Amino acid sequence: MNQQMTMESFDLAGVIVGETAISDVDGEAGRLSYRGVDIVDLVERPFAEVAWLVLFGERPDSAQQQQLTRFLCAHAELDQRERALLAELPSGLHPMLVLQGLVPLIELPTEQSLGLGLDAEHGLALAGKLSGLIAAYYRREQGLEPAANTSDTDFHYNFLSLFHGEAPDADAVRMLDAAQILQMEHSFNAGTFAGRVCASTLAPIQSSISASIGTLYGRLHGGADQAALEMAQAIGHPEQAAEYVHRCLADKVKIMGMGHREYRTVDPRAKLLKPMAMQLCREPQSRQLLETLVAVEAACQAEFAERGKEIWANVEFYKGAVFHSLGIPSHFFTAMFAMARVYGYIAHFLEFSRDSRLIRPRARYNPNLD
Ligand SMILES: CC(=O)SCCNC(=O)CCNC(=O)[C@H](O)C(C)(C)COP(=O)(O)OP(=O)(O)OC[C@H]1O[C@@H](n2cnc3c(N)ncnc32)[C@H](O)[C@@H]1OP(=O)(O)O
Ligand SMILES: O=C([O-])CC(=O)C(=O)O
Repeated sequence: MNQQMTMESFDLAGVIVGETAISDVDGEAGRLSYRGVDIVDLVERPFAEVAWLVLFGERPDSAQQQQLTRFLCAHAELDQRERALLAELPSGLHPMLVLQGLVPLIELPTEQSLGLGLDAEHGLALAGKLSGLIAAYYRREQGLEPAANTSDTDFHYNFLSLFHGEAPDADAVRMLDAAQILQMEHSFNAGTFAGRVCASTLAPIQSSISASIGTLYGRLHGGADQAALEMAQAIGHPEQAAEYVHRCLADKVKIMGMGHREYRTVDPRAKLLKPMAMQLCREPQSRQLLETLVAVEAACQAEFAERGKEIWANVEFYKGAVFHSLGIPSHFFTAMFAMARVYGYIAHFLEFSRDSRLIRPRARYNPNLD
């Protein structure tokens, strides 16, 4: 019996299941780097530069950045067939189910146009398309037709105008760039690992991204962003936070957006997102929401300290306050996460496909579980 089997680590906590050069999560130090560069040094860089770095492991020149942005914007626009697919969907479907379901149905280019390889270009065509699908699905909820592209030089400017149907201000675009950079990649998280398992069967990149998106949806993973903000809305006021947290912990209910499998200190992304939220949440309703989150974090840490333990906010905790102030409704938060994380998914597909073997672990048969 090998060492991993004797550990009985059925959740794979701490088990090394592969290698990657794409990112490094240093859970003890609370440090995250993409391709060796600390996210602190990437968060204010142009979005296309960071996406390229994550994908290909090198900094692009300005022509490459422009090419990538033009490609993403071009693929954001929905053709007639894609609009018809969206129109056929039952109303009320969660945006994450829409994305997971539609990604395999998108018709992809048959030839490369950027010279990046067909898999990479298929992935990037889907990355662009996710932005168009999210915006068009949001508008469909309001009985509106999809809006037309407004830019081929700024991907998030184009996205926000597709989403809201009006030109965004420069601050909103800058904040969205930063939030999406922070969510772009995170090593062997559950969604990425699911995509790697899928890729290991030699399924195409569309299947792999769809599997990742399905895995990201859950509340213990990406879906915690929606759940954390809705928790703050349900609590209503900072003064009610301590009582809420106390009750949850007594009932063994998890506080959404708190805790992490890898980080033993504050998640470096939460550290950057909190001041962004502070800066953005100025009007009274979003300020109160943010102050409620701050009070939940403090109450949760105080309760854990009483038990001699520590807990920290993760990326999901303050991100919702940022998105809320950008006018994104909470049920679209996880879809926005997928729109950022897709670059990580593509990078892992490309890295893994270079030298892949079928991922197939083993279960011990136990008839007494029934
Ligand atoms: C993008 C991302 O995926 S970031 C993560 C997003 N998910 C969330 O925010 C959901 C809330 N958090 C959690 O459920 C957990 O912290 C996880 C799933 C993220 C990590 O979980 P694990 O590594 O499995 O830690 P585990 O659940 O074993 O927690 C260890 C202890 O801390 C407690 N704990 C951990 N997180 C929380 C929380 N958010 N609220 C209350 N208690 C918590 C557990 O109950 C457990 O207590 P115990 O030792 O008394 O049983
Ligand atoms: O790495 C994880 O387990 C979850 C996470 O923070 C992410 O996917 O960004």
